[in-house]
Amino acid sequence: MALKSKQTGVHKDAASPYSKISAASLSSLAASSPLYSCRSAKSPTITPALAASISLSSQRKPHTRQSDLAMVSGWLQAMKAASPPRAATLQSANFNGSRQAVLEAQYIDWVAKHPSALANFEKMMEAGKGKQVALFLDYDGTLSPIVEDPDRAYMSDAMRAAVKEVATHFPTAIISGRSRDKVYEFVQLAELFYAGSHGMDIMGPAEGCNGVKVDGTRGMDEKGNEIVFSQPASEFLPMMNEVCKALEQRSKNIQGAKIEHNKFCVSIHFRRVKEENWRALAEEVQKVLKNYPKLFLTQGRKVLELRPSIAWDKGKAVEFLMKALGLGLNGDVLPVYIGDDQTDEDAFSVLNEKHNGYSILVSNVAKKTNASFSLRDPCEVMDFVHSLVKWKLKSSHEQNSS
Ligand SMILES: O=P(O)(O)OC[C@H]1O[C@H](O[C@H]2O[C@H](CO)[C@@H](O)[C@H](O)[C@H]2O)[C@H](O)[C@@H](O)[C@@H]1O
Repeated sequence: MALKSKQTGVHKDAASPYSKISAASLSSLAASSPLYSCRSAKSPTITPALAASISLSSQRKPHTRQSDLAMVSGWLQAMKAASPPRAATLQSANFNGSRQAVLEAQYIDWVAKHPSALANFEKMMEAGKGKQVALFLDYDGTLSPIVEDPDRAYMSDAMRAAVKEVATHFPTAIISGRSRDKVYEFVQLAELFYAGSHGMDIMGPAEGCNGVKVDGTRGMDEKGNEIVFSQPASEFLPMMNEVCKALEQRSKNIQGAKIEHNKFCVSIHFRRVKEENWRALAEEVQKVLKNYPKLFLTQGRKVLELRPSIAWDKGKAVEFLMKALGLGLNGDVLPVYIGDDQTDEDAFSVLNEKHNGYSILVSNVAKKTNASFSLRDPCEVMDFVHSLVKWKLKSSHEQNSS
């Protein structure tokens, strides 16, 4: 199914109402910041093939160089595993027919274990009766299709309208790896909560969504609106600026490489780099990372990301927001999280393990995931969002007439 609406450009002047926090608010934030345990850089998963290549190369190279090579190989393998072919590639005439058939067969098996949230919608929402539904949405690959240029990952007007409408019925938040300002430029809906930098930059209206009173650290934005916020990695900002510059410098001769400053994390994009140059780019990333032991690396869809080693992720952001919104205190909430990326897995686990919620992975290929349900692509996400609105209107109508 194709999105029918016309795509909307980014309005550069559409400043987020939450784009700056006052100095007073920031100092109160620093005082209330949760404390973090440092995590060491993630080791690559060692597969038999990788182990063999390590043992071969260890006969020739000094130990340090060899383990550096293995680490870079691990990153690239994990990045490839997290980067399934895009819908457009799968449908293209050039895509190998037998590979397409294998992927489709794997997908059918996988969907039996992670059933479609659309096909099972009515059954799923039985659990929502009498509960407050809260909706958490990832951005890239969930609300907007994956595209070559990260600066042009626009969401359609139809998707924006769907999200706007659902937010009038349920507390709704966008949780993205992007900087909060950037994701706000794309979404442009002031009534939502936004968690940028993989949840390390949370802000939303103090009056909450849908009349829900919000608890948490309060401050004022530059327009004088009352807001609640959390920036658990604020002390890392100067370091992230430095890292971004170092990465830009080191990658400038690798064609197609793009560095994206996401405020409390930095993305290194591989999508437009020729595959034969991926290792060279990853090695440059490794050289930078070595100078910053307080950072660690994660992999996404043709992207590596450097972020602070603090005990904070999209799962923690969901918990912060639920607490801030006073949700789930008596088990009277049904949280729903929809995302497509590796970093969404932390949020899926929190919903599954702590809140009896619905975790939904957006994927058109079989993928290892903690999510219980699935949707194929952003078009299906939009259909699901519409179904939530219809379900709410129908249940309110039934309540009123009983
Ligand atoms: O948490 P998300 O909202 O899903 O953000 C994750 C990363 O998304 C973006 O990159 C991805 O989408 C791009 C646009 O479609 C695509 O070109 C890129 O290859 C993908 O990795 C964003 O640019 C990153 O900064 C986010 O961390």
